[in-house]
Amino acid sequence: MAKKNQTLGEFIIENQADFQYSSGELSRLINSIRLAAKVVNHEVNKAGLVDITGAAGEVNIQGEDQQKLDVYANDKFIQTLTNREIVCGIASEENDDFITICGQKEDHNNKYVVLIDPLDGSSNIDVNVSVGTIFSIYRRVTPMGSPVTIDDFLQEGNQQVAAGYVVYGTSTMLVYTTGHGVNGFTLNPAIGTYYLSHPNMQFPEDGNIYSINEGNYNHFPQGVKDYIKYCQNQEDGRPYTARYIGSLVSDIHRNMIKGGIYIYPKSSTSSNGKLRLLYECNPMAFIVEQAGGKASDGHQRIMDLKPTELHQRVPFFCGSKNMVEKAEEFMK
Ligand SMILES: O=P(O)(O)OC[C@H]1O[C@](O)(COP(=O)(O)O)[C@@H](O)[C@@H]1O
Ligand SMILES: [Mg+2]
Ligand SMILES: [Mg+2]
Repeated sequence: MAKKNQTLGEFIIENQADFQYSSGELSRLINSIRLAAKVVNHEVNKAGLVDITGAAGEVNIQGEDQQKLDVYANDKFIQTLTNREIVCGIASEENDDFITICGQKEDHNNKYVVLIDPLDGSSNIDVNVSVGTIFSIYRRVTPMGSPVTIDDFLQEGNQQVAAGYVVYGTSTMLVYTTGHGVNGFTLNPAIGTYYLSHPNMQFPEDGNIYSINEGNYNHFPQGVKDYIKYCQNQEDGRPYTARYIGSLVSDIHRNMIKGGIYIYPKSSTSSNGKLRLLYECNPMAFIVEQAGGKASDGHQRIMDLKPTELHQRVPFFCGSKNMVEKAEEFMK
């Protein structure tokens, strides 16, 4: 039973038995993400100082200008995971292709692959608004001892063994699930320790917050336009409140605590929306569902979508169960 203020390290050891194939590797993997997040947190807190601000001068496969912190966070997570002999492959928003990690003995005998959005909400880095990191973990499907292939990464979200995010906000929190509920740990920066501050997080079934970039309203499908009008009309406790930070992790974290819905739909200018299925939507969907919320592409459960490409985008409807179901009604 999760004890409030237990440290993350204690929690990981105590809950190791939760993992079907428990051999300590997944615990070590979560521990290394914990470590990398602390290192990145230290840099994020300096955002605004010259050497860590602005674009890095490269464009990633998404066509986005990589920010210096995108590159820094990417390097730190890849380094930390590679050095710990637990992953056989990593895919990242900031890398065109997946990275094969063969291990010091070059035997390709590690079990897990990690998919990561090292820095989420990049447009908010230089304006001192909260940002995040998102991670998704799978057991490989190719045989041990052989190099990973794309098949190890193109798995349906319902096959995830763990997923989580770090939010670098007023405080830094690591929130994750291994399929046994969702727990949130707050970092005490003075001593560098995460404490269980949010045990067994529950997504309220209803809420009165809607999060969508209404600047794109004219390009939205009619169903989304109608749902926005529904959120704004003066009936049954509405209008809802509009809240949009522009960092997926922060918008969903807030809605998970207060109740609400986040929507990034497709539009006439982006036929599949903006968010990436493998390292944004699937991990957030696993967490949200484990907390009692819901996540779909407006029609189908996100975690049942069959991935076809590493960086594919999907429309994303995510949040309080009853609110997502209402929005899906409008999409019919
Ligand atoms: O500025 P827009 O179009 O509303 O997009 C905001 C969305 O894009 C993102 O910044 C995309 O993530 P990255 O910053 O990791 O590329 C989400 O965090 C956020 O929800
Ligand atoms: Mg992102
Ligand atoms: Mg990112």
